[in-house]
Formats: sequence, C-alpha cells, structure tokens
Amino acid sequence: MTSDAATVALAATPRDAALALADVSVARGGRPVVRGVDLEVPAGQVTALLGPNGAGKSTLVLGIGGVLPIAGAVRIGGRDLAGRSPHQIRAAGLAVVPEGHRVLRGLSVADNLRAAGTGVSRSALRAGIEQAWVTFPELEARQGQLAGRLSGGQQQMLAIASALVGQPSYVIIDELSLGLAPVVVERLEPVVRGIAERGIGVLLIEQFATVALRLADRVAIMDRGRIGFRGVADELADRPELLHGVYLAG
Ligand SMILES: Nc1ncnc2c1ncn2[C@@H]1O[C@H](COP(=O)(O)OP(=O)(O)OP(=O)(O)O)[C@@H](O)[C@H]1O
Repeated sequence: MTSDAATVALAATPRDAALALADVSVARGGRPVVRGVDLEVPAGQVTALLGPNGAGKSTLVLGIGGVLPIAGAVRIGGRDLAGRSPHQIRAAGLAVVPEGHRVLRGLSVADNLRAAGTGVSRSALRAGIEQAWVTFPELEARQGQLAGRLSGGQQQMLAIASALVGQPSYVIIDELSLGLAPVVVERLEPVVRGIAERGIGVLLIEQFATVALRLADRVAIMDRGRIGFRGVADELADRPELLHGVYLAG
C-alpha cells in the first residue's frame, strides 16, 4: 500500500470507536520509561491521566503521537497506528496538543490554523476555522496578530484550536493548565467539556488533580511508567487516599 493509500484507509476509521492502548511501552535513552500501559479513551468522554513529575506521561503522549517509537498497540476502531508517522496518525483522526502551548510564533493566528490544516480539504478547513472562531472568539478578534505576541493562555487556545482544525475523533492535551493563571484555566475547562460533547474522545494529561477531577469522566494514575489506578472520576474524588504517595500537586 502506498503511504497516501494508507492515509486514506486510516482516515476511514469510524468516529464512534474508542482509542485503545494495549501493552504500550516506550524507552528513552535506552531506559524503559513507559511500561506496559493499557488504557481506553472512549469517544465523547474526558479521560484524565494523572501522575507526578517524571511518571512518563509526556513520553507516553510522544509515543502515541508517533514521535517516539513504541512497543505495543495504539488502536482506533481496532486499527493499529503503532509505527505510523505523526502525519498519518493525525490523518487517522488522532490530534495532539503538545506540552507548553506550542504555536508557530512567526505566523498569524489564522495562518497557524491554516498550517495545522495541511492535508485537510478546503471545505473541511473552512469549517474547522469557523468552529475555532466559535470556540475562541478571542482568537477570531486577533486572527491577523502574530501568534508569538499572544498571551500564554491565548497560545494554549490556539494550540487547542490547531489540533481541532482537522476535526479529529480523538485529541490528547498534554498539560492543559501548566503555567496558566487560574482564570485562564477556568476559561478552558468548559472548552474541554465542549470538545467531548461534540463526540470527540479527550485524553487530558494533568499534573493538577483538582483540574482533572473537575473535568474528567474517567481517570488513570500513572507512576513510574505504569498505570496504578484506573476508574471513574467520582470514585477517585471519594477516595483521595488513592492519590497520596504518588501524587501531591494540586
Ligand atoms: N529526552 C529524554 N531522554 C532521556 N530521558 C528522558 C528524556 N525526556 C524525559 N526523559 C525521562 O523520562 C522520564 C519521564 O519523563 P516524562 O517527561 O515523560 O514525565 P512526565 O510524567 O510527563 O513528567 P513531567 O510532567 O515532568 O513532564 C523521566 O525520568 C525523564 O528523566
């Protein structure tokens, strides 16, 4: 199969399937960092992945997104994306908002969205940009402004909008709240819920348990490369001792 044909085949994945990680391991510098992770991210729900600094959360995100090589499977609708390039994974309907509200600082807000929509049909891109303006009117008001001149919160909005512009089925947000003022986090929380309400499965990586527990339907806790707890968010809210020992922030 040519890589274009592979991309088309992957893009045909049904929207209502789950994103499922099976026995995913990722090594860095020859050292195992993520070890045998099983995790399901259902469509239309927010799944939070919590864990202390260095637990391996960002490494897992880089592995799922095709940036780092992995062992194991990353399936959407039963189709394994392991070993695919970041571009193919995105075309298959899985978008990543990397840690650190990264944007193309030398491009305007609108051009960031256009760049993120490379490979998306013109009509889908137009619809994606319209949706971005509805979700973030503050970005529409600054659409000609250089992204490097936005505030940190606005850059996070643009990073999220850029991930959504190709209308993915699943989105992974690595550190939604890190470095942002509480008022900005409050602005972003309903956006994340709204993404799930549109039927998109959200995997939210968070250091701050309070933020994650307000947003999430389901929670997993990662420590030293492994998932130690997974369950519904209400269960974790009722049993704070589960967070103790591995997780002190927030
Ligand atoms: N480029 C790298 N090369 C080798 N090891 C790395 C590299 N980046 C991170 N690590 C190691 O991988 C482990 C997990 O780091 P990772 O960033 O995935 O954790 P995290 O849970 O996302 O924590 P944080 O919230 O601090 O980013 C850490 O022990 C870290 O030292």
